[in-house]
Amino acid sequence: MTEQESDQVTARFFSAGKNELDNMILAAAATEIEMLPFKTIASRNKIACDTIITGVGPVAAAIEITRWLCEHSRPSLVLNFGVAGAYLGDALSRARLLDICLAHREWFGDLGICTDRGTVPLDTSIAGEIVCELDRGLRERVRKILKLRGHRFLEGDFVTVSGVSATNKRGKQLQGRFNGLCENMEGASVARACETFAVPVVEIRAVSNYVTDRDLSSWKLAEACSVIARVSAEIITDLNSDEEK
Ligand SMILES: O=C(O)c1cccc(C(=O)CC[C@H]2O[C@@H](n3cnc4c(=O)[nH]cnc43)[C@H](O)[C@@H]2O)c1
Repeated sequence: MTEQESDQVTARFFSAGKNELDNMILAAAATEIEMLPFKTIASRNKIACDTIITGVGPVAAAIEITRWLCEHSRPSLVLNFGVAGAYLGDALSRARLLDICLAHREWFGDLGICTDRGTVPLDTSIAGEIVCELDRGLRERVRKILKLRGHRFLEGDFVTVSGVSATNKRGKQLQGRFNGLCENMEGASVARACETFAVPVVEIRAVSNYVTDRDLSSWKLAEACSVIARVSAEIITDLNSDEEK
């Protein structure tokens, strides 16, 4: 990037949020396998939205969503969708395979000091806040859409990790510490970047696996990608038609 291009990106970063609304929804997913089924439905149904594949993990997601927001007109909102691992919390309230989950907050779950008993947070004066609030008003709109469409879904806090938790012990630690519903690897970064640009964000995921001792044979990755693609397309359709009214 030339110095001039870099200055343009910086200028864009600081001006975003003032007068660059183009009312297009940005649909974000971490991987091609999550985005592809969504794009198929979106093109078949002529659903207007922008899309971004952020890449896997909090660093890739933070960089790519920030890059996108610097280089494009400001979206009306970001729908961050994908798959997730469900924590085995209380048997009655836990999410099950292919369940839809709607995020209240996102936690940077493994940012801190790693001990045998789990990760302990650094002082906020050193590391900043590890929790990101997601937009309440937007969540309420999505909740209504899911109900009107007849979907069963769960709501709660999501946890973002750099490494997939592959033991029951680790899952229990994270679930207990954050009262987490499920974990993923990008949500908190997308939420933090959107907060910086004053863009509302909502996050929904379908459960592809349980967070327990690793057993890839029990994962339902492709099915979860299909479920969340279909539901995300419905949400964007309804949000777009709300905007037209
Ligand atoms: O471990 C493997 O071999 C493997 C094969 C296919 C996919 C994966 C993933 O870990 C997908 C990570 C991707 O999906 C989200 N995700 C889904 N389940 C979890 C989880 O239990 N813990 C953390 N992230 C999960 C995540 O957002 C990634 O983008 C692995």
